[in-house]
Amino acid sequence: MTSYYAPKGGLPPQSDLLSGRAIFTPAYAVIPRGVMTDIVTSVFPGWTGARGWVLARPLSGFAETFSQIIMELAPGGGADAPEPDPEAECGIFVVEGALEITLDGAAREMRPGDYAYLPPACGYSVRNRGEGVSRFHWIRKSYEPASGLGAPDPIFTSESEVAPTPMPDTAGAWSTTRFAPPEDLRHDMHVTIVNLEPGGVIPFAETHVMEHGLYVLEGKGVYRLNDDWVEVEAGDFMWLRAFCPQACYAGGPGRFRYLLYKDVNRLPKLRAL
Ligand SMILES: NC(=O)N[C@H](N)C(=O)O
Repeated sequence: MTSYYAPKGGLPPQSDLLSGRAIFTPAYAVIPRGVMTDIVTSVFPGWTGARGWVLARPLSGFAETFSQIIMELAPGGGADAPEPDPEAECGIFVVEGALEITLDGAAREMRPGDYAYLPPACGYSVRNRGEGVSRFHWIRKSYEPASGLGAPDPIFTSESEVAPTPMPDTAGAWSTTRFAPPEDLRHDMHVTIVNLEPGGVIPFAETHVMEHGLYVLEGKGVYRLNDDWVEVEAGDFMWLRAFCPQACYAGGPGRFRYLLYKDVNRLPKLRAL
């Protein structure tokens, strides 16, 4: 069974300066795993037996695209109508326990490593039917329709079902697990897993208009974020604003892997909303 770090909550020990690694700048934020405690959870209307760590949300009203939340469901917890926004699409990636997603009357049991894409207004529900706690990433974006194209179909898949795409000239040391077909232009967001084998690097400072949410699923790495090199490990979250230069290298004995959100495939708006 795949295993990822997921926050467990609790209160911070008085003896430990766990928040020392937290960073917030105009270009990026780092939320280390140690600060995802009981103090910073939210409880959302319409959910039962549930709480969430909000890791990212649009800040300035129009310049940012997405929200990312780690949801935690007690046994029996969930929501019959999780999404209040009729324009919101979402990606759900399970990191711990079991999660049942019901869509069009069909219930699917999801396990760690499983991913679902749910288009706007599709009317899905979520429930933890397991005996232990369930934890999953809930990544939401306001869907931007493209002329002549409908909204994407739902996707239910798993990282074990998708062969990673290697980057050229890396001998597979850097690869990407793609949950949605890149050629399907109905999609305006991609959720992928970036895989770096020990010694793998992103050797140049990628700088682009797309935003990112990065949640480290496994391992350790050193990430270049704008002007800084930051050590990160499993359970840490990074929020990168548009244009934030970024590079990294795997820094531990094992693989360094992260869940990546990216907005894609749409012409930029020429006026502020
Ligand atoms: N930071 C990243 O992993 N970025 C990706 N290579 C990407 O933007 O596709």
